[in-house]
Amino acid sequence: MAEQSSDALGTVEQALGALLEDVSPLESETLPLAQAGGRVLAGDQMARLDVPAFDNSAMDGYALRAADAGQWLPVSQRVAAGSAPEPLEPGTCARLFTGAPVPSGADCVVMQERVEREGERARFPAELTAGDSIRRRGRDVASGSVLLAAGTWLDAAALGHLAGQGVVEVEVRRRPRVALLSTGDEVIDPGTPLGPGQLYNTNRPMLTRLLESFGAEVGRCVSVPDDFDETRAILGEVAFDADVVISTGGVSVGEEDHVKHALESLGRLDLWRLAIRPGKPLALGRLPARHGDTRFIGLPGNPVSSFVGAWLFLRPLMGALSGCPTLDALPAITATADFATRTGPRSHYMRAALAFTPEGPVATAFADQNSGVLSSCVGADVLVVVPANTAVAKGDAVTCLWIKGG
Ligand SMILES: Nc1nc2c(c(=O)[nH]1)N[C@H]1C(S)=C(S)[C@@H](COP(=O)(O)OP(=O)(O)OC[C@H]3O[C@@H](n4cnc5c(N)ncnc54)[C@H](O)[C@@H]3O)O[C@H]1N2
Ligand code: MOO
Repeated sequence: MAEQSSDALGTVEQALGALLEDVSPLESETLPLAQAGGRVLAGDQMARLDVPAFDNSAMDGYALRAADAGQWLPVSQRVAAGSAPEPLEPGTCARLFTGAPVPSGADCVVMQERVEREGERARFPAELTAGDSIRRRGRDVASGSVLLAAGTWLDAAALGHLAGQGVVEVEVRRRPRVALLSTGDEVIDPGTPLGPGQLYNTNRPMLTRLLESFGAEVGRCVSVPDDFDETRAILGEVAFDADVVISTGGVSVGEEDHVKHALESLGRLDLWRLAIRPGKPLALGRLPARHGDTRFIGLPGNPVSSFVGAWLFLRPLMGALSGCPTLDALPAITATADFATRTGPRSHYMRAALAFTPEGPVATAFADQNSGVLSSCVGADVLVVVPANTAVAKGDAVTCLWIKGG
């Protein structure tokens, strides 16, 4: 792990190094396929069937030999999807439908719109090629091949692919169990009218949704008062059977910010404060738990800082715990900036909309980039990464990290 000096601000790379050090994927469990969406495959899934399992027609039409192009041919059989055809008699054609098995002896299919039909005979176009409109056995999947590799996120298409093999149950990683703490006496739950100086807890539903979209299960949500002893007691208690403890707020330098000190007194602080905006006072460490250490991430309380921190740090951590490499790094896109800005000593992760224009992607940063302005995250497509001490002019190329889908 890279060292951080006592007063220097850490980098995103240092934070990821500290966070992901020694992480191994959680154990696996078996689930019915219908419940496996959004889970991560624990091992390679081998194909046991060819898909398709037989040569079949891509069209409603007729099967014949390409050598009989341009002929009138008698219709010698009718093959519906789900039936077994007879071998095709020479000099004849078979009426068949999309998905129906192609009779042996036929080497092409012609869609019915190109065929002239008269009673029990049909005439075919003069130009036909063997293989036309036939979906060959094993074209999609060859039995014995790796259908889906270990670590595959089971999205809609992957579930369909598994079902195509007749899979009923699948071995997936257990979801990372997260305890989510909200610090701050002023932060209350929706459902009660606001008192003076109070505000509603926006971080909790936002982070719960993001964590779920990263494959985690938010087991416990606890509100933590601004009190050192209570903060320490709650941290110790929730860490016991969580894979990850996440808190928001209370990590800055005020005397009401108890999280960092509670972490230090109970476990270990690995890194505190990053040279990023938003999200500077991030704290990373470990807490003692039932099975060794639990990872701790203290996100800053400002909602935008929590939101950005979740994409930069919680996502790769959930990926590492569930053995899913596609969650490691956010997809990067180069776009043209539709704005100008200048950074100081911290790199800036600006929330922006991305438009795909004929001239290429264009990033429009939301007007108010303050870390308390959550409207700058609503509908954001990307985080534009502006490195420290950099000027961006309108029209410059900028690197954008894709954050849709939370
Ligand atoms: N003297 C200094 N003050 C601050 C510094 C600094 O370096 N020196 N850093 C600033 C930065 S940058 C940030 S970011 C914040 C983060 O502070 P904390 O993580 O300690 O967060 P809090 O003070 O508890 O809260 C900040 C802000 O966010 C609101 N909040 C907190 N939790 C929630 C929640 N669950 N839902 C909605 N809003 C929440 C809270 O009410 C505050 O307004 O510190 C700066 N200060
Ligand atoms: O680092 Mo703070 O998150 O900018 O407001």
